[in-house]
Amino acid sequence: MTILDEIIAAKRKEIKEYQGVESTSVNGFPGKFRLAERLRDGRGVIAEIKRASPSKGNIRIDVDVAEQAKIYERAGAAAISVLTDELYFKGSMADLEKVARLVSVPVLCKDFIVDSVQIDRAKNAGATIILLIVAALEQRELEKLYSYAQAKGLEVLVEIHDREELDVALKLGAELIGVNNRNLKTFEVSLERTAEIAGHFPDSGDSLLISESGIFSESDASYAFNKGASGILVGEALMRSADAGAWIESVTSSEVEK
Ligand SMILES: O=P(O)(O)OC[C@@H](O)[C@@H](O)c1c[nH]c2ccccc12
Repeated sequence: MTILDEIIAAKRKEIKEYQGVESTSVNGFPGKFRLAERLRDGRGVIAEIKRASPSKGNIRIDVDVAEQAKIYERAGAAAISVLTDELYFKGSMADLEKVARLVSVPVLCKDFIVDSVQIDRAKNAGATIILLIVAALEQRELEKLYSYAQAKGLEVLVEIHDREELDVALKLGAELIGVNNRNLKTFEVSLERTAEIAGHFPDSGDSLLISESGIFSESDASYAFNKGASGILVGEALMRSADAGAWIESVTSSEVEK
């Protein structure tokens, strides 16, 4: 059993206790709250709040979530991602709610979604984007959850890891496609995942590529952008940085020759 299988099994158990959460209203978000729009100019950073992870253990377990979110927003993050899984990532819906109340940029609910009740909870807490992981879902479930989120006015980041999964994401019509440089089954990280997917990514402009995980240095960020990513999703590097704001500003600055 891989770690992904283990997390998904735990999640399916956990959500049984959620049943009965109220379904939310349908209302879209204005332009400034749409990540796809914010990424059209390229070089966006989706800055993540990540207290811990199964591959790294505790990263910054007692982070001041509100303070961190403010730093990200002030530095011009395209969106803020909040890990809400409690068991493996030590996050919470309360973290997300805190962030969503405070900032006026899109907020991504970073969790392992296997049921529409989680989408309702994410939206109730103030998320404007949810994550769906292709490797964690059957095709039919994926389609169902994707349409459900869209019907609720949420954006969906569809996470893939290889070319087969890229095809699945494209067939769904996903506007935001994230290639995870970390294999969730083996934890192996390679930025070449981004290069490979970018090499097969349609350049119609309908879909945007986001490079996720394992981006630590400014040269990692440049590598991903130069290969064709419109955005990068960065967690650990920002959580550990003494100046996360400067990190974001420097990788998004268009003046720097990259
Ligand atoms: O901390 P990193 O290596 O910068 O990675 C951030 C983000 O990509 C990672 O947290 C992530 C990507 N996809 C996920 C799915 C579930 C949980 C976590 C993730």
